[in-house]
Amino acid sequence: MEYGFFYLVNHNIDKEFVREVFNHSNNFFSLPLEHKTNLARKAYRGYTPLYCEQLNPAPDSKGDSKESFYIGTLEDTTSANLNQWPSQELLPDWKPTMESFFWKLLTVGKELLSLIALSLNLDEGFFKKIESLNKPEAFLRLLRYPGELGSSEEEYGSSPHTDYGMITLLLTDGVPGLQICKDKFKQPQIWEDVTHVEGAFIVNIGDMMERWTNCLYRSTLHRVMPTGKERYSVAFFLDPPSDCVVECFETCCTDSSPARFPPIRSGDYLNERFRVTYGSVADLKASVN
Ligand SMILES: O=C(O)CCC(=O)C(=O)O
Ligand SMILES: [Fe+2]
Repeated sequence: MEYGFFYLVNHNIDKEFVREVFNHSNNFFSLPLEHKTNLARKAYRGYTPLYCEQLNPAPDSKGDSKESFYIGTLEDTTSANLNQWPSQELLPDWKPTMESFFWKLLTVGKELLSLIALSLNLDEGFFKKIESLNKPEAFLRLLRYPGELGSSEEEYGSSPHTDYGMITLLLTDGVPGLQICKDKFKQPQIWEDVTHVEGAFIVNIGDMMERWTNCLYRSTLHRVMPTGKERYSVAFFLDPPSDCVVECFETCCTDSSPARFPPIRSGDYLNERFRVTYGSVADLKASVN
């Protein structure tokens, strides 16, 4: 309620397996650029090169100093087929490892949502009942922040943003850089480091959960600052399916604290956020050569 960020331990995902995922991520980003751009982002899946995304679009500023690889949900075949994968010859075992990681994260995410429902005095199957877990928009994203510092002081690894969906599960390699701002409306903004806890997921609340809970649970502004050290992270975004209508829970509204948000179709909200994030930097700079 205070931070919108917390640690998750005892999640049952094996340390060795996580190490393997990070090694695979490293192998992918170490490929020559042309191999990576062969998988350039389409339908929000695939590779996004350095500076081609900006989470907090500001006019005339360079994009974020990171490269990433997005894997969309595997739960339904039509969506799963939109994914792009490096070939087995290029990166043996890469695809099955990421797929297996996706399923593990989805299980953890769903379990965590039942705990969140209980914490709100709702029954544990609540998020399933409101159709938010019926083929959710789940995305696994590999991230690499380069170690070299850019020329501009304004440069961010990830510019300040909130996540869009229900919850995000994040693992990092322990290199610092992630910061949160507890009160997004206060000026000047105060940024606090998020400490690495070995083996724990960093979980954060997204905008949809903030809307459902009428701001009881907060979607907190966060960013990644460059530190001069290369940094890897993996984020799993669990978002409602696009036709799910997100509306403040009655149990989170009172006469003195009425609903602050009108109902919204999740897909409309997510599309707009994606459009702004990618639209501000010329889209296929991704076709860099
Ligand atoms: O890399 C990180 O630690 C955070 C990434 C992040 O906030 C995001 O991709 O939404
Ligand atoms: Fe984020």
